[in-house]
Amino acid sequence: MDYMEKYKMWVEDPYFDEQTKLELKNLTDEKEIEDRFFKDLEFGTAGLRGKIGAGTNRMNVYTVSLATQGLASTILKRGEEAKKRGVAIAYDVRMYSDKFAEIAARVLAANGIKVYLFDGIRPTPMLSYTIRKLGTISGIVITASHNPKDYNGYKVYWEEGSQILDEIADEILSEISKIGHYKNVKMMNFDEAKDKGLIEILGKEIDDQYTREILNMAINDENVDKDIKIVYTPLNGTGNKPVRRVLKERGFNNIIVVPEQENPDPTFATVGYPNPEDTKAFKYARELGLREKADLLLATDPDSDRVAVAVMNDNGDYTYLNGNQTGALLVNYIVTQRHAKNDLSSNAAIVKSIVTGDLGKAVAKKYGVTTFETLTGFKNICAKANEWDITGEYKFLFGYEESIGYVYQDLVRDKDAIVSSMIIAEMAGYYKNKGMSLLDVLENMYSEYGYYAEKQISIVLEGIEGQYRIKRMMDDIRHQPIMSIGEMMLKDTIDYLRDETDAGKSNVLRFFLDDGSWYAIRPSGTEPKIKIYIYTVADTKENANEKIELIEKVVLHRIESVN
Ligand SMILES: O=P(O)(O)OC[C@H]1O[C@H](O)[C@H](O)[C@@H](O)[C@@H]1O
Repeated sequence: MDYMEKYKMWVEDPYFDEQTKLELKNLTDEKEIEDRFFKDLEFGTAGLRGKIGAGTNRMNVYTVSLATQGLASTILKRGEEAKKRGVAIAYDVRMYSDKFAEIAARVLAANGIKVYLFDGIRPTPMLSYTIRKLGTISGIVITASHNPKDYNGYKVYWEEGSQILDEIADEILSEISKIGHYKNVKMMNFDEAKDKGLIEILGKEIDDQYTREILNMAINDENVDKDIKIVYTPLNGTGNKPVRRVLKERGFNNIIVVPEQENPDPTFATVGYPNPEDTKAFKYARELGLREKADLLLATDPDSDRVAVAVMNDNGDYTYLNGNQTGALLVNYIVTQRHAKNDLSSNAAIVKSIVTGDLGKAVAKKYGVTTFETLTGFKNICAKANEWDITGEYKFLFGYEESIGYVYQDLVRDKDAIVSSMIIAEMAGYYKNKGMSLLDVLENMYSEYGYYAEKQISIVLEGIEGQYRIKRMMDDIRHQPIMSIGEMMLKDTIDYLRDETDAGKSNVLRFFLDDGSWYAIRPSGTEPKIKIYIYTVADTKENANEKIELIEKVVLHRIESVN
C-alpha cells in the first residue's frame, strides 16, 4: 500500500476511533499525509520514537498496540516461563505516556503475559533496575527522552536490563509484520487483567530498594563537603522525587529545586526543548543559582537518564560542562579514588561511544583501566556489561557518552541520572572540601593530559525532505572526503557502514587528521538531525580551540552546500 491507500484505510476502516478519523480528515496538506503514512515508525537508537498523532509513522494507541503485540509474540515464542516472568512497564510525564503504558499492559495481559506496571511516572533507569530485580524477561518505557513535547517513544528492554539490540528488535519487527491488521492485536480490559493478577502495580517498595542500592554505591563519604550548594532542575520531568531523595539521604542538605520546573509538565512550558545538553535549558536554574550563589547547577532530562552540570566560575557566573567534560571528570574521580583505596580491579574497564572524546580514555589508561568503544546508543555500552557478566573478562566500572549519559558500575544497565547526580554531587563536594571547583579539577587534567577540546553541531532537518537531504549529505562526504583542513591532512577514515570494525555496523563516518584531530558525522537516531562531532588535543587551550573552529568552518561549509 502506498501512503494514500494507508491514509484512506485509516479514515474508512470502522476499527479506528472517530477522533483519529477526524484528526486525519482535517489534514489538508498532502505532505503531512505522506509524512504520517509513508512508513511505519522504526526502531532507531532508542526504540520507536516519533511525533504523537494519527498515522503509521506516528506514536498513537494503534502503533503502540501493534509494537506490543509484536513484543508479546516474541515473548510467547520463549515459552511458559517467559510469560510468567513477564514485562515491567514504566512511563514518563509526556502526553499520552500513561495511556500508552496502559495499552501496552493490556495487550501483554491479553496474551497471558504478566505485567508489572508502575503506579506513576518513573525515571527510565528505574525500569532497567526493576527488570533485574524482578527477573522479568523484558521491559518497556514510554518516553521520548529529551525530544520536544510533541514527541513520544517506546523503548524496549530485555532481561539483562538494557535496551534490546538488533537481534531482538528484528525478531519483534518480524512478528509485527505477521500481525496484518490492527484488529488482530489482542487487548484485555485493564481491571479484568488486574483482577486476574496479570497486571500488578509497582510502587514504594521498589523505590526504596533502588534508593538503598544507589546509596551503597558511594565512593567517599568522609572528606566530602555536604554543604555544597546545588540548584537542581528536573525540567518538569521524572527526576524530581528520586534525585532529591537520593541527595537528601546522602546528607546533601543544600539542594534547591527550581520551583517552576519541579512538577511534571508534559508541555515543558518553562523550557521548550527539555534537553539539558542545550545550555538554554539552564535558564531558570542559572537565575536561581546566581541569586543563591550556588556552587553547582544540575539538570536532568524528562526521563532522568541524562544529567548536565554547570559550575560557578571565577567571574561569578556558570560554566556549562559538556558531556565529554563531565564524563572525563567522572572517570578521573572514580578511577583515582578507587585506585587510592586499592579498590580498582586489574580488569576494570570503562566504555564510551565512538563519537565520545578521548580525555577519559587517557585518564583510564594511566591507571591501567581499559577503554572500550561502541556504537552510539547506551544499549551498546551496557551490552559490554552484559557480556562481561557471562565471560568475567572485564569488570564494568563506568560507561559514558558525549550526549550527557553516564552510569557508574552495573547496578543499572542504562544511563542513570539518579546514580550520576549522586556521584557528581559527591565528587563536587569532595573537591570543594579541598578548596577546588570542578573547573579547577578539569584545568589540572588538561595540564596533565593535554588540552582536549570538542564541539558538537546538530543541523535539524525535519520531515521526508530532511531525511533525504541528510542522506545526500552523508553520501556526498562519504564519496568525496575533505582531504585537508588548513595544514591538517586527512590521514585515515572509518566508514562504520562499510568497514569491518569491533564496534559493528552503523551509518557513521569518522575522519582522522594527521595532527591527532578527528571528526565524525552521523544522522541522529532519535531526532531529525545530522550530527557533527569535532575533537582535538593541543598544547594550549587557544591552539585547541583554533583548530576546532577551523574544522567546524570547513566541514559545515561542505555539509551545508549539499542541497
Ligand atoms: O545521537 P542520537 O542517535 O540522537 O542519540 C542520542 C542519544 O539517544 C539516546 O539517549 C541513546 O541512549 C544515547 O546513546 C544517544 O547518545
